[in-house]
Amino acid sequence: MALNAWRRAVCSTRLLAQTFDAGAQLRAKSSHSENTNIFIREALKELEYPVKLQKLLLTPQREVLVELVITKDSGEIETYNAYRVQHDDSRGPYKGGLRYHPAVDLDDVRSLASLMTWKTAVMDIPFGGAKGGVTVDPKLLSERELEKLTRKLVQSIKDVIGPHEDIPAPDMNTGAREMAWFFDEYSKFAGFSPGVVTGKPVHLHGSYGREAATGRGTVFATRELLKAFHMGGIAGKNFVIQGFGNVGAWAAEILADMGGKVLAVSDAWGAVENAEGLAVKELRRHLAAGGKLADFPGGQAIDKDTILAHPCDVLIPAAIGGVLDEETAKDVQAKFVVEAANGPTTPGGDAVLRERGIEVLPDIYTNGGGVTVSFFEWVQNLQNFRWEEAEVNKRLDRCMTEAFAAVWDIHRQKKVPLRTAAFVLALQRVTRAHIHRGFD
Ligand SMILES: NC(=O)C1=CN([C@@H]2O[C@H](COP(=O)(O)OP(=O)(O)OC[C@H]3O[C@@H](n4cnc5c(N)ncnc54)[C@H](OP(=O)(O)O)[C@@H]3O)[C@@H](O)[C@H]2O)C=CC1
Ligand SMILES: O=C(O)CCC(=O)C(=O)O
Repeated sequence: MALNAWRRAVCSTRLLAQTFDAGAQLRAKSSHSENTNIFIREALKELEYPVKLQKLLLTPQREVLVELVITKDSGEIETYNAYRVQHDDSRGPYKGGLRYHPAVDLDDVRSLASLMTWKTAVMDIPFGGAKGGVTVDPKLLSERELEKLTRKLVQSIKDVIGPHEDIPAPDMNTGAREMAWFFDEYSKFAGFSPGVVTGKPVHLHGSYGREAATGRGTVFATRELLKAFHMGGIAGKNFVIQGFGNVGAWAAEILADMGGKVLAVSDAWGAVENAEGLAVKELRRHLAAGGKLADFPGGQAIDKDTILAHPCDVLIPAAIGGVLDEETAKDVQAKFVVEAANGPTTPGGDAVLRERGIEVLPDIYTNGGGVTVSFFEWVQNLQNFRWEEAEVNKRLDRCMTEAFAAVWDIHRQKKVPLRTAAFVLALQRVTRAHIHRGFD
């Protein structure tokens, strides 16, 4: 069914060029999901879709809220709120990570689930978008308590997930360990099901290359961006990274391996700089041995709150959402912002960066390497087969390069920012899937 047929079928042409903004009207204050919708609506202006179609694209298909109860090591009973939001499955099973964070709420998860829909579409992998979250500070729980919590989560949402329905993965404060518990618990109910979750340990049906994939994909994305702006390669460029967890640390290590200078990095507790470039592998060894960023002997401690204003060629936010707002964006001293984190820039921050001529490579493309290698892991699980790491990385490189070219084409043709171009591409792909599948 062509778009015109959709128009005839469900919508009066009078409504065509309006932009659906019921969420904005309902919500008095700004929220992560509303911020995401502002970006989507900006792209929708380029597409002139019917209002009802816009509503369908913006609205999550299912939101699950559960309460997880565990007995703590102390014998006390504790409860935690957990969420799984399934935004869109028109292009394939729902897909998206699982975040453990004290500040996570339904609105965050709603926003992150929507971003997953557009990310899988930009990367052109056959998945939809979902996200999960548990409101918990995992640093306050023992390993045994975390395992109980993860198993309780599986018990609570097992009926809405599955290898062909919804496939979780790691996000902030979750990794291979949690994914192994998840796979084990789900398999108790459904039988052996490695494809129910990705990001598993390599020795337990995980894929080579998944752990580093988001960071590696961010580096490939940065390489393509620099090339498109005729700025040469990674070698010799200066980078600053906020967040030194899975994504930030792998991006830093791969950038340094390629000759980039990582001038400064931060985490939730501190930051460290070295004007000659940090020895990233040494820094990671220092942290693995229990050290802090601030006491790394190969650099000088700096105030973590200055990290986004640190001068560099490329600033890479790789931690939480909403850090680049109207105020902090004014202080950025970088030529490019490469969004490895999900939703690091607010619409207000985006406008400031745009005015200041700072180019932003958006999250729904930049950090798509993680879900792309999750797709490779899922395919390997379904086939009971394993690819070599070199094969995984080569395929990831190709996907990142092709997706960049597709976004860049729209950026040039429509003369829109890269973020809008990425959303236009994703909206077109998701809409095409909906129309081909039909609505009855
Ligand atoms: N893991 C993945 O495959 C993917 C992750 N992403 C996104 O990348 C981002 C990072 O995820 P990931 O690396 O997996 O998460 P991790 O939990 O591994 O690491 C998060 C990092 O951010 C730091 N951090 C947390 N809060 C702050 C803060 N307020 N200021 C500065 N740093 C902070 C943490 O510090 P500390 O350790 O001190 O708490 C840690 O260094 C998230 O936005 C996530 O959604 C996107 C795609 C895939
Ligand atoms: O690997 C995945 O399936 C999803 C990772 C994720 O949560 C993300 O890309 O934000």
